[in-house]
Amino acid sequence: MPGDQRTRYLYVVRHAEALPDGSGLTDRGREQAALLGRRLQDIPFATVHHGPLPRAVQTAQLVKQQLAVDVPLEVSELAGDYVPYVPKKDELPTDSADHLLRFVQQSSPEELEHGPELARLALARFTGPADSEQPELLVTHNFLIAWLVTQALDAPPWRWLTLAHCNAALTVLRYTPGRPSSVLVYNDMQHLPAALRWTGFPPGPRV
Ligand SMILES: O=C(O)[C@@H](CO)OP(=O)(O)O
Repeated sequence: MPGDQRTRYLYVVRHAEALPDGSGLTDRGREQAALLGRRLQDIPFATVHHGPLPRAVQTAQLVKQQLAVDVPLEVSELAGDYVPYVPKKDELPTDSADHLLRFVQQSSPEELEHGPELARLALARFTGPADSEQPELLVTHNFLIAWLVTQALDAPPWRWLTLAHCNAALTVLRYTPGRPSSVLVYNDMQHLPAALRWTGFPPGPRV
């Protein structure tokens, strides 16, 4: 029954800094993950969900080690790295359509076919009001964070292409019954010292 629904707080983080070969985290990444875990240590998470790639697995393990209580880790393809939505040219702004489509087409045909279905299932699993108010943590990748944030704001779906996130940065989304969903915290790095901030982010101002 809708009356039984509670507010869901979804904590979403991008994995910490990764080695270029994809085999895991750098030393700096391990430090980022531990500091992130320390920031989150008193949040009573029900579960730490994470993607299957080593950078997400290791980040989730290091975060879990810092939590005050034992929280189960749950690996899920839905928390993995995929293209969440493939826009058509006519829904994009004319002055940036070619640029955005070139970016999307860097992914393989298989990724472009399967990603949107995973994204649909991820929205069903991780978003919207829930049975319990116990928060959940999702350790994931840049694209899925962009998708969850733009969907929480009811932005046009192609807008996921315009957001980027830092390694080990925190975003918190709120889904309250009978209210629009909300972005409470976004790409926040206050748990990291200056030398560990902004990794994984495109070139530009660091503020
Ligand atoms: O490749 C990337 O830019 C993103 C896409 O989601 O992945 P990751 O967060 O793993 O770096």
